[in-house]
Amino acid sequence: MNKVKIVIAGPRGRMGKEAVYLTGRTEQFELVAVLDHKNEGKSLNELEGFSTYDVPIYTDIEACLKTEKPDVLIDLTTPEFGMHHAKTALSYGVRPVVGTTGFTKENLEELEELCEEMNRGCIIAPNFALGAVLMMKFSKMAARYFTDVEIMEMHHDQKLDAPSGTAVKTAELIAEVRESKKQGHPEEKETIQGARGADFDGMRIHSTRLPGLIAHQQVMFGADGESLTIRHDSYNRTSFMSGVKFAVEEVLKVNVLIYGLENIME
Ligand SMILES: NC(=O)C1=CN([C@@H]2O[C@H](COP(=O)(O)OP(=O)(O)OC[C@H]3O[C@@H](n4cnc5c(N)ncnc54)[C@H](O)[C@@H]3O)[C@@H](O)[C@H]2O)C=CC1
Ligand SMILES: O=C(O)C1=N[C@H](C(=O)O)C[C@H](O)C1
Repeated sequence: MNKVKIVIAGPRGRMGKEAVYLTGRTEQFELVAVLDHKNEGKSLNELEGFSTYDVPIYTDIEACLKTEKPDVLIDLTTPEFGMHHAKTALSYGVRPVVGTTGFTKENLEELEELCEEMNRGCIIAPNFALGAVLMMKFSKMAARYFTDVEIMEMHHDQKLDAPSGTAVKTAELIAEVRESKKQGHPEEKETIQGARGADFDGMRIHSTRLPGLIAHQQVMFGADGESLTIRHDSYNRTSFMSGVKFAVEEVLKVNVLIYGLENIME
């Protein structure tokens, strides 16, 4: 069996660490190197929590890809570096699996073109948790019948981007089927700026950041005399790993950009 050779960018992060452990327990995966912004020249097993991972740490992505020739790059860093990593990987014929959130529409278009040019796949998944993907799908289904909806996402207070990638993706999926509409009273006014949340095509997105939370979202639909709430909770970061594994397996089979696991989940 040919193992899938993997490089992980952001190995010391909350998600990156879990992804390293995923490669350790998955027989068909082989972690060949990691990409960090420090610790150049060290081995990962010199860092706390990684004693069984004897793989080199690179700070230069080009050197890493040239030397290690991986099949897949998993990126779990920041939007700025995630974009740079995904573009560089594709230019070397390496398939990116990106969990990093905060990408713009222009970023996605650029990656789509690069995939076509290089004839390589790339998967960008705003949320790898199976339940979160279902929550998004169910919300899109419900939006056909309920046009008034508010998205409430709740995350730990170390999160950099707001709204979350999941909330943005949920709003995009809902907007595909919901007739464009500005919700609330036409003359409503915020007496404190931001009180009504972010406006996405007339629907509102609210972001909460608190210590103790991991990743949670509820999508609330309202109509005359009833409401429907669809909610998902991630209580730990292992919840994302079956989706990371699935994305690594799937990215090897495609030569286009896939934005969201809902596009490849049966
Ligand atoms: N798609 C999904 O299911 C999920 C996505 N995320 C996203 O993943 C990203 C990472 O999240 P966390 O692990 O919570 O953040 P974190 O802050 O714990 O980890 C980010 C890591 O990236 C590293 N890093 C920054 N610049 C780098 C560079 N140039 N090269 C290599 N490493 C670099 C940092 O040192 C840090 O260790 C965020 O964008 C977050 O929104 C988080 C959870 C689930
Ligand atoms: O930063 C996080 O933690 C998460 N980020 C992703 C997002 O922005 O949606 C996925 C999940 O919600 C956890």
